Order: sequence, then C-alpha cells, then structure tokens
Amino acid sequence: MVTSTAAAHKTPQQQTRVLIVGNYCHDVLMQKDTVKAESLGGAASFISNVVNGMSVSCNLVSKVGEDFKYPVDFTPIVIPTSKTTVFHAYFDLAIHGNCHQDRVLKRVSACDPIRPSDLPDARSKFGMAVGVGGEILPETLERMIETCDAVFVDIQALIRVFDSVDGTVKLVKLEETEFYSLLPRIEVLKASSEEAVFMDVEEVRKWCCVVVTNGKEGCKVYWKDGELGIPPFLANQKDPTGAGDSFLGGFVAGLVQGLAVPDAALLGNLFGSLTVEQIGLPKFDSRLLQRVKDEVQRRKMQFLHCERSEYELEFLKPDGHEQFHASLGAAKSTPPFSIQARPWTPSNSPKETEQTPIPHYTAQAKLLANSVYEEPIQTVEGKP
Ligand SMILES: Nc1ncnc2c1ncn2[C@@H]1O[C@H](COP(=O)(O)OP(=O)(O)O)[C@@H](O)[C@H]1O
Ligand SMILES: O=P([O-])([O-])O[C@@H]1[C@@H](O)[C@H](O)[C@@H](O)[C@H](O)[C@@H]1O
Repeated sequence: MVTSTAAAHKTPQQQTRVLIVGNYCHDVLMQKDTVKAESLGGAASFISNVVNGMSVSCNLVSKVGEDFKYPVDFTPIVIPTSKTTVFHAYFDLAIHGNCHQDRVLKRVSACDPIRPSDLPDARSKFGMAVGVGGEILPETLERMIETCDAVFVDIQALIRVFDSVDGTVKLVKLEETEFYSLLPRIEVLKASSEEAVFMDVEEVRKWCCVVVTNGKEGCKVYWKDGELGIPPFLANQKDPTGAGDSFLGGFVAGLVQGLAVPDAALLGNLFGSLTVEQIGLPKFDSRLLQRVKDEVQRRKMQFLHCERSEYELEFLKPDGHEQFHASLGAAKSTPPFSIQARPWTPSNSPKETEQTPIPHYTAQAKLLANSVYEEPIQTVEGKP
C-alpha cells in the first residue's frame, strides 16, 4: 500500500505522474468472418487517450514491430525482428445477459515482452501495468512496484494465455500465475466481471483494492473493510472494445487529481460509457472534456479543507457523490456532445444521417460498418 514514506525519493514535480506500460496493438473487429473495422488498440492506447484528454501528464512504454501503422502520441520501441501485436475480435457470440461474453479474442501475432530494462529509471507516481498480449513479465511488474508510488494492474495483463494453434485468448486462475505473490505490493487490481471469476475476490481484497467493472451496470469497488457499487452512465453501445481500459484511464486520472475512490470510479464509468459509443479508439469532443475537467475541479474545491495525504486512497463515499454523478451525466448528455439524445427530425432522417459523419469518430479507426453489432442503433441503452 502507498504511504507517504513510499514517495520519499522525489518531489512530485520531479515525478512523471502516470507511467503506462503495455503494448500498442492492431485491432481487427470481425463479424461473421468479415472485417467490420480496423483500429489502433491495446489498453495502453485507450488509457493514454483518456489520461491525455484529462490533461494529466503521462509517459508510456510500449513495443511494436516495423509494421506498426498508426500515428500515436508516445513513440513506441520498434523491434525490427518482431511484428506488432494483432488481435482479432469476433462478435458472433450473442450477449448473454450479465455473462458479458460479447466477443472472442484471438491474438494473431505478439510483439516482444516489455522487460525491466525497458522501463525508465525515474520514479513515477502511478504505474499502470496494462498488457494485453502477455507482454508484462513478473519481473517487469516487480520493477514497476519498485519505481512507482502506486501500481494499478489490469488483471488481463496477468491471467491471459493464448492457444498455441489459433491464438484464442483463454483465462487462467490468478492464484496459478507467477504474479500472485506480488498482489500485496500493488494498490489496485481491475477486472471485468468475466475476468473476476478467475480470482478469489474475498482473498485478494485483503491485500489490495479490487475494482470489478460490469458493463452497463457500472462497477463495484472492494477494499479490506468495505465495498461500494458505483452507478453507470447511459450509453448507446456500438463497440465494447476498450471500455475497461478507458474506465481505468478515467479512474486513475481522477485519483491523480485527488478525487476519492468512489468519485474517481465515477469518472472511470463515464469514460467507459463514452468509449462503447464509438468504434475503435474513441475521440472525445474537446468541449465535453472541458466540461468534465471543470466538474472535477469543482469537486476538488469542495474538499480543499480535508486533511488527507496525497498518497492515501480515500474509500468512503464523500458527501455530494450523487450530485457529482448527475453533473458528469449532464456534461455527457448536453448537446452537441450526445449522439443518443438527438431527436428524429426530417433533417436527420436515417438516409441523411448515414451521410453525416458523427463528430466523435476517430481518424485512427477505419470503419467498415456503422456498428460492430448488426442491430439497429438504439436511442437509450444501459439505463441504470
Ligand atoms: N453499455 C454500457 N453502458 C454504459 N456504460 C458502459 C457500458 N459498457 C461498459 N460501460 C462502462 O465501462 C466500464 C467497463 O466496461 P466493461 O464492459 O465492464 O469492461 P471490459 O471492456 O473490460 O469488458 C463499465 O464499468 C461501465 O462503467
Ligand atoms: O476491451 P478491453 O478489455 O477493455 O481491452 C481490449 C483488450 O482486451 C484487447 O486485447 C485489445 O486488443 C483491445 O484493443 C483492448 O485493449
């Protein structure tokens, strides 16, 4: 756990605020063996997109091959002898209620692992171990623990294994991995509800905070002495890819700026909900981001009087949490940011809408269809 002494080596000004570690990848979204969209992927890309969007300084360590084809904010390490990690996501499986098995992932190529020597020597305040294709090694996580004041881990970096024939992603029990003994030294472990069944939450929460995300239901935070459900935001889901990553980006961006855990988790839910509304890596409207930043500032001002160490997580729900949820929800749904709230009028009839680019779409995703799901786009989904 982070204590004020753990941060003793450098002043906050000398530290990188957030160090993101995980490979960029190429994502190919498939349906019925047809390519529906291609996009920049990898948890690192979704997380840096959110953290940058929230104007939090960060650094990123990632490896790619010479075939890497997207422009990115942080130059990756190019490995001439290796190919960029590629995932094919198959959306042929139906969504089964809360089971949340909405895709089958195949890793069709894998770039080199990230080794301790690839990490910067300088200390960071928050380290994020967010591999997708098995690139985080136990010794890499250990090095992050040594050089970061607090380490946040996505369980997908720890429990994924890959079929030796076709690369299908399978999950193994956390306790069977070499990472298990490191859990008491990390701050937060994030898992989706699908992944959470591969750990004993009751055991792990004794060592670190556990956050379980649950799609349109929002998320739940577990710590040693308590647990709390955090409500979601309405979303018109088109592609679930990256929701968990963006959640983690928003959560950490909130914590870095001094929010209590429940409020930071709301920020995570907000960015998760914004991400599912777009295909591939989302592009956030700058006016929406400004409103969200303003709400975060306002929230911080309410707690200026609280005596709290910069390095302690505050788990209890602060007064005004529901109001903060409402304010973020209002920021999200205020036109022109919302694409779900647009009423049908003759001027945006389906035919014309098809020809009108929706402003959120990213230049880094090549779209071959309107939605990953071949369902009509619904106006209200994910109602809490
Ligand atoms: N359909 C949705 N409606 C609203 N919010 C969503 C939706 N899907 C995901 N989210 C938000 O994104 C977060 C992460 O999504 P989830 O699907 O649980 O993760 P993963 O992408 O890892 O499977 C959720 O906790 C929620 O806040
Ligand atoms: O959807 P999500 O679980 O948050 O995260 C996704 C990973 O599971 C996937 O391996 C990767 O290819 C995507 O780009 C994205 O990072």
